[in-house]
Amino acid sequence: MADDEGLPQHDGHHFLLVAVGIQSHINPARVLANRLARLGVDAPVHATLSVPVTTYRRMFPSPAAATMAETASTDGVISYVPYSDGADDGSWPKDADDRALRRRASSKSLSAIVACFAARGRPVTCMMCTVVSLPVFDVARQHNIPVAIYWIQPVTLLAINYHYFHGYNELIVSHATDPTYEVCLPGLSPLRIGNFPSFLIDMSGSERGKAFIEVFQELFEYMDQWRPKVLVNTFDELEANVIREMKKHLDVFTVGPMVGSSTEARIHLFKHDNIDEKRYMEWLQAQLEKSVVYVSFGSVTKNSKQQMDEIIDGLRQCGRPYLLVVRKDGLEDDGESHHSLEDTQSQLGMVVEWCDQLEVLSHSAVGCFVSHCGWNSTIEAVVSGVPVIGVPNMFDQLTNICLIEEEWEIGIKGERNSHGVVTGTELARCIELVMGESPKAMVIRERSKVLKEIAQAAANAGGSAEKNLRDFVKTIQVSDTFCMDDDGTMSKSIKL
Ligand SMILES: O=c1ccn([C@@H]2O[C@H](COP(=O)(O)OP(=O)(O)O[C@H]3O[C@H](CO)[C@@H](O)[C@H](O)[C@H]3O)[C@@H](O)[C@H]2O)c(=O)[nH]1
Repeated sequence: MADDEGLPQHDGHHFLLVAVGIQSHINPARVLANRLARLGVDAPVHATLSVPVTTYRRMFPSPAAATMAETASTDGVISYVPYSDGADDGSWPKDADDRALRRRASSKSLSAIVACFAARGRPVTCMMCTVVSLPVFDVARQHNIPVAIYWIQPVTLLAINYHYFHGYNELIVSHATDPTYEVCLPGLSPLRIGNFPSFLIDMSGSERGKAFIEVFQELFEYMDQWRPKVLVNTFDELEANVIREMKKHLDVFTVGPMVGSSTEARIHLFKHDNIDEKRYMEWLQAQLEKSVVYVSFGSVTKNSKQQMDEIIDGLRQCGRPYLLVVRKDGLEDDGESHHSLEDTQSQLGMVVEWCDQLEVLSHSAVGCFVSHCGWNSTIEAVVSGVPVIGVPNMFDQLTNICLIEEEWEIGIKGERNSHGVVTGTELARCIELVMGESPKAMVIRERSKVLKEIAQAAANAGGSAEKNLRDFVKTIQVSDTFCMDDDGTMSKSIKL
């Protein structure tokens, strides 16, 4: 780091939170860092968010960003510092060798950051990472710093993964091709194989699938050996049984919902004129209460052109106003859907490349959310009390839809046909079912309202999110031992 600008200025707790450089990790990480920094326990709490260099440049796209790549910055509450994975081009590792290279490069970079903080008398007292970061584990061991895992998916997913690596993998793998086979895991309702996170049942032998398994295996081995605290972006009433069960195995702190507030400035890695002009908010303002269908598939999913055409057809069949997000990189084959988006805009709907989703979901005009069921989108829908029509694709989304439909009854699943497509007719059926006046629609809307109130109580000052976060911070004790940093200086070490 080039200078002291943006670095925490006092003694006390100092959390270095390392986030994967994608949208779905950045916002919950930033909200957590903010809450830590504002916590006010017995000693000052500082939080630094570290992201890959490429992400840092997208977060702060000023001409100075390139020169800031070696410098910490601050927004007045938390600090930001970029780290390098050696490639610095935003690409995913190609293979195992590439992964190993990047792990070493990231470790070196993060280690230098930790050493720099220590040398300036602001030692990092706890390293954290979103879900899993092997370099964080390496650096924490090297510097004798405790680690906490920030699990940004439901605790149900933590449980499934935990049990997979603790005795259940053979059972799951041996039925991986039978989507209807039900597996009973401790603390969970019976779960069909088809609702397991995709990489656990991926039998294709793909490089990516293997990489996920390897990384998660190392995560759970690390957890068994080092017993890191685990912060989860959920709240007790959402997943009571699973939380109770997982507390038997891990030191779990439920610190959710971590969605910030609808008026708080959020970091958007996807930029579009709309996001600054907020024309879609003006458009929403002109719509009737709970009349709009909001459609968005997060920051990763790509839809086929055929799927996007079906979605647009379904929306038109309903004849209800809609706000549709189609990211620039959100269509497969780099193509446009048959219905040009221009044409679509002249109809009932508005199409944008990106929006401030939390602000949209919080608007009273929104009546339902057609979603891929990523966890951030799901918990944002819960907090906003908006019913969900789930069109899951992969990862935890396949499990999240189960929670939405079967456990919480705040939405329904849009079924795919034999070609894996959710047809326009099916989408229209789901929208009518959720937005209409049937007894089922009433239950879904009422449940959404009730969960919203519970979620807001958890998020409010003095609620369970704040209380559990404070309990977590209190478990970190400053010890009198010292350790040697990379540069030979001595710094205080911290014990959990
Ligand atoms: O126009 C948009 C579209 C999305 N978002 C935000 O982008 C985030 C998207 O996150 P999420 O809903 O979790 O979806 P993904 O981006 O697909 O997230 C990946 O990471 C998540 C966390 O691990 C997993 O739950 C998902 O399955 C995985 O696909 C949310 O905060 C949205 O509010 C916007 O602000 N504007």
